[in-house]
This record gives sequence, C-alpha cells and structure tokens, in this order.
Amino acid sequence: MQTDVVRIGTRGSALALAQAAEARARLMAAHGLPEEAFEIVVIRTSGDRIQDRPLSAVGGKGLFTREIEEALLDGHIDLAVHSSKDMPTILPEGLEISAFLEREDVRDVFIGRSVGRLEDLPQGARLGTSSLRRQALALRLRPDLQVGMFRGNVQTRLKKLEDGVAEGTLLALAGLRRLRLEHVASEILDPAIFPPALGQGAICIESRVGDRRVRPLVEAIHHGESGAALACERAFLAVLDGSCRTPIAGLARVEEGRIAFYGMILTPDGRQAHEITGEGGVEEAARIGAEAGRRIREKAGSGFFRTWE
Ligand SMILES: NCc1[nH]cc(CCC(=O)O)c1CC(=O)O
Repeated sequence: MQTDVVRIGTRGSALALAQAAEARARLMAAHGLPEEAFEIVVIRTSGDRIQDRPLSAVGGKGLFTREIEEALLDGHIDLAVHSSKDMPTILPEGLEISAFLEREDVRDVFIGRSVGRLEDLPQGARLGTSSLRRQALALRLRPDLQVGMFRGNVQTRLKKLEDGVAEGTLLALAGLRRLRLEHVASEILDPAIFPPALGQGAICIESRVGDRRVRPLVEAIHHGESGAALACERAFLAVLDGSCRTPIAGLARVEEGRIAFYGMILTPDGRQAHEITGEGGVEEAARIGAEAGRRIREKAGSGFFRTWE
C-alpha cells in the first residue's frame, strides 16, 4: 500500500461520491495539494446491499458505516467521509469524528409528481418515504396520506416517483444540491413545521484517534460553528437513541457564539408530539443537547416510547 497517498473511504452512491469529492476539494485547497495526493476508495456497506426492508427493521444507522469503519481500523483507508445524519452516536473504540465541513441547507423538500405543495396532495395520496421522521411529520400535517416505503438512493427514489409509485416524496435539499438536482424540488419545507433530521446537511470526517498524519490535515477543513451545532444535535440524539423506531427531529442554530436548539419527538402516526428548546454558549454545545434530550424524555414520559413498540 502506498503510504504517501491519503486514502478517503466512502460509500459508492452518487451522493456519497459527491460528498467525498467535496471533502477532497477542501483538503486540496486548504493544503495546496494536488488531486493525486488523495485516493477515493469506494466501500460497499450492508446498508447498500439491503434494499427491500426499512432500515429501522434491520438495525438502523450503523449499517451504512460498519464496513467503512472496519477499513479505517485495519488501515485500508485513512479517513472516511459521511453524512452526519447517517452516523450512529456511538463510534467504535479507536475512531472519532475529527471534522465537520461547513453545513449545507438543513431543510427538507417536497417533490410532487403533479402538485407543487405537500398540502395540495389529493386526499389519501401516496407519499413515498421510508424515513420515520418524515412519515410522522407528514402524517401530523396530513393524516389522510398513505405513507409508504420508498428506499434506495436519491436517483432511485426520483425514478420511482416518475414511474408513479407515489404522488410525492420528501428529500433533503442538501443532498439534491450536492447532486445538482435542486431543480426537482417543488417546495422547500419550513423547519418550524417540518424540522430536519439531527445532523442533516452536514458532512463529517471520521478518522483514527491519535492519527498524527490525518489530524492536522482535517483540522484545517473543520468548520467551528457547524461542529458546535452538530455536537449539540448528536448529544440530544444520544440521550434518545434507545430506539431507532422513534421519529426524532431537531436543529441547532449557531449565531454569534450562541446556540439555539429545537428538538421534537413524535409517534410514527404523527398524532402525538413533544417539543423542547434549549440555549447557551457554543462551548456548552453538548450539554445543551443532552439536557434537552433528558427534558423531552421526562416531558414525554416513559409510556410515550412504548406506545407503538
Ligand atoms: N439517509 C440518506 C441520506 N443521508 C444524507 C442525505 C442528504 C444529505 C444530508 O442530509 O447531508 C440523505 C438523502 C435524503 O435524506 O434526502
């Protein structure tokens, strides 16, 4: 194995490749390095192989990271590029998130086949999504909709929509932008009504703890405000993560050294929801998120998490 080239591990979907290319471009710019200083190594994960079941039924988020983390630990790659929202809150021993790139737009979008707005879908229309959060938020606004499983990468989902498998779907604006597909969005959803997934829109770099070569490389592309927001959101998620069947949404915004956090948990049918807010200085990011997690858990009561399991 060449030792001078930095090996960047990623999944092989178009979105993952776009994210890896963005991370590489930032590393090149920050250090004045040529493209050849990096090699992008595509790794197929269990999440990519399993396409016929909802992720929540087969073990959740770790499915998209496990094989990549093994490659990091055995030295096959030097750093990994991920969507923060697909990252489990607990990482394997010996690995860490060493940088967050500047966050993209956090909002979800509605893409309609024949209507331009989520609220204009016909009564009982089929909405394709396999995200429990999007399902719950959509049903909260439109309990009549039939929300159905809609897995696969962004292009597959758009194809399914075109083929009439559903009347509409919901996707992250950030992902569409990275794929230069922003124009397919019919409606950008207001985060106050349709809060995003924790971590949405943020690319993170995972690497080995104590790697003296990779550390200074990635530190140069770390975005402090995005990092603080993500530390807050991940702490919130970590407190509530007991069940991957719980729809969770939320968002931390950073402005002038202060964090304002908003979090929400819902039942999958969208009929019950609890909200929480928290705020404080950026240096307290993780504490703000964790405390909001404990407070919303208390507010909801333990019965809430058992209502549907
Ligand atoms: N779960 C798949 C996934 N992971 C990250 C994104 C979008 C990009 C991002 O949030 O950074 C998507 C697709 C989507 O939800 O539309």
